[in-house]
Amino acid sequence: MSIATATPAIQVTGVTKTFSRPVERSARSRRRGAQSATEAITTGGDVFTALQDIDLSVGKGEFVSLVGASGCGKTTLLRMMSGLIARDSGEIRIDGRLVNGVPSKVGFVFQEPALLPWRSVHDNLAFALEYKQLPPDEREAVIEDKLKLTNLLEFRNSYPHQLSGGMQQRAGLARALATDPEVLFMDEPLSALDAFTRRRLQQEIASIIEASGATCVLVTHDVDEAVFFSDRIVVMGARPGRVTELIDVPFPRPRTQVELLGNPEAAQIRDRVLELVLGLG
Ligand SMILES: Nc1ncnc2c1ncn2[C@@H]1O[C@H](COP(=O)(O)OP(=O)(O)OP(=O)(O)O)[C@@H](O)[C@H]1O
Repeated sequence: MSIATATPAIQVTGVTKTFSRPVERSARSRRRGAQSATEAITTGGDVFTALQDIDLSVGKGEFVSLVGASGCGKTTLLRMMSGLIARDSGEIRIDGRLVNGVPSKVGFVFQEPALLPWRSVHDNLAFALEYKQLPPDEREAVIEDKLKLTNLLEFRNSYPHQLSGGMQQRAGLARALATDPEVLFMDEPLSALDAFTRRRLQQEIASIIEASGATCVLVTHDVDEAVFFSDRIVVMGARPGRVTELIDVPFPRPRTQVELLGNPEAAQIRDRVLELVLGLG
């Protein structure tokens, strides 16, 4: 069955999101005479549209990256898709089901891996699995599998502070994968790492995700990273936040950094995305 006829993993239809700006940041509210941030918000304050009329369909197993200038609404869109925050209007479905709250089959990887510092790597994964109430041997098998996948088996008893930044991020990924998510939401997961670690982890993560078969949505500021990972790049514009262009990345996954380096088509895609993000296209 083709992606066009199958139920999409994620379907976003006509989604809009507004926020209230605190009065301190709003000259208009000051002119209106609002006395405090609370007053501005409760009275409507200065309402601005963060995202307007977003339509987006993500196929099962597809890897999509959201890129765009700072403040164009990438994180807001990812958070709405994953049910972390509510939309004002429109519809979001994951595997055909309306999203109202975080669905059970999704996983998250954020810029900060947010591991529990008082728990070992093993116990952080065990914590993520607690709600599943698996029999102990099954739970241990899942943990071992995910630690193996992320090359952390020998660090199973280490605590987060004993790991490098890259290892912490791998532990965060292992924890996200422990519940076998059908959709993985990643918000700048590698942006806090140095360039070399980031490259190495990109390669590792690409293979891990390929093996998991999960649908992925990634927010990134790194256009090369978007080209490396994605089947499609969603370029977003600001004021109001919207989708400006969808760009296909036609190379089979998983890819290697080396094969993309000298590839003129990859360079063309990267340049097109950059032009759009910088407002030159
Ligand atoms: N809870 C909130 N309350 C008020 N405004 C918000 C809130 N969350 C986001 N915003 C605003 O919505 C807009 C979009 O924010 P968002 O974080 O989604 O953008 P982004 O594209 O992810 O930015 P960046 O690339 O800098 O992380 C910004 O103007 C931001 O200030």
